[in-house]
Amino acid sequence: MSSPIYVAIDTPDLARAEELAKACKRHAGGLKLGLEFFNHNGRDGVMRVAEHGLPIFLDLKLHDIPNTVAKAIQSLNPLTPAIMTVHASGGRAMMEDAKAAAPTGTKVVGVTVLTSLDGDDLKAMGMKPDPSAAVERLAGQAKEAGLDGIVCSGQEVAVARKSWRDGFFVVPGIRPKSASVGDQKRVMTPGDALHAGASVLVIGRPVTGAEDPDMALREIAATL
Ligand SMILES: O=C(O)c1cc(=O)[nH]c(=O)n1[C@@H]1O[C@H](COP(=O)(O)O)[C@@H](O)[C@H]1O
Repeated sequence: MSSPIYVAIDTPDLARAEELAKACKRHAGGLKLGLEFFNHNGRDGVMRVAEHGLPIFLDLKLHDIPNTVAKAIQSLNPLTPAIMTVHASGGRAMMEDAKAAAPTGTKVVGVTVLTSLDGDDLKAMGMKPDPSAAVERLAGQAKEAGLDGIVCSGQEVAVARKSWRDGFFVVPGIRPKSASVGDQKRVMTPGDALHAGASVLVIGRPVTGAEDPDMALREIAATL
C-alpha cells in the first residue's frame, strides 16, 4: 500500500525541490507543491518535479469568484495533478464550478480553516471562536458542491468524517511529538491524525528540514 504522506516541498528553488523529490521518492505517497514553488517555477517547474514519479498535489488554494476560479483551474489542466485546493469559504457556486473545471482524475478539496488559526484568530475575524464548528459547516458546503473532500486539521477530521464517510480528508499541521510547531496552531501527531480518519497527511518542515529527509520520513512512517 502506498504511503499516506504527501511531503510539502515548500521552496522556490527548483534544484532543491528536485533533490527533495529524489530523497523522498521511496517512502512518500506524493509531493505537495504550493504557492512558494509555483510562483517561482510555474507549470514547467511542476512538470520537472512530476518527472520523479510521485503523484503531485498542486496546492494553490484558489479563492475568487466562480468564473475566475474555473478558468484558473482550466489553465492548469494539462498538469493533471492528483489533488488541487480551493478555499471552501469561496462559497458553494465557486466550489461547484471548480470541480466541474478540473480533470476527471483530479481530486478537488476545499480548505476549511487554516491550521495556523485558532479560536482567538477566528474571533478577531468576527467569527465564532470554534474552529470545529466552522470546519463542519464548510465541509457540509464542500460536500454539497460535489468536491472530493476538504483540508482540515487532525483535531476536526473525526467529526467531519462522521457526516462524510467517503470524503477525502487532507490533514496538514502534522507534527511528530518532538518536532517544533512553528506557525501551526492546530496540530496533531501523524499516527493520531491517521487514526482519526485522515486520507492524506501533509508534512513539510519535519521532513524537509531534517538532515536526512528519507530517514525522517521512515521514522514517521514507523509510527503509523
Ligand atoms: O492546504 C494545505 O496544504 C494547508 C492547509 C492548512 O490549513 N495548513 C497548512 O499548513 N497547509 C499546508 O501544509 C504544509 C504544512 O507544512 P509544515 O507546517 O512545514 O508541515 C504547508 O505547505 C501549508 O501550505
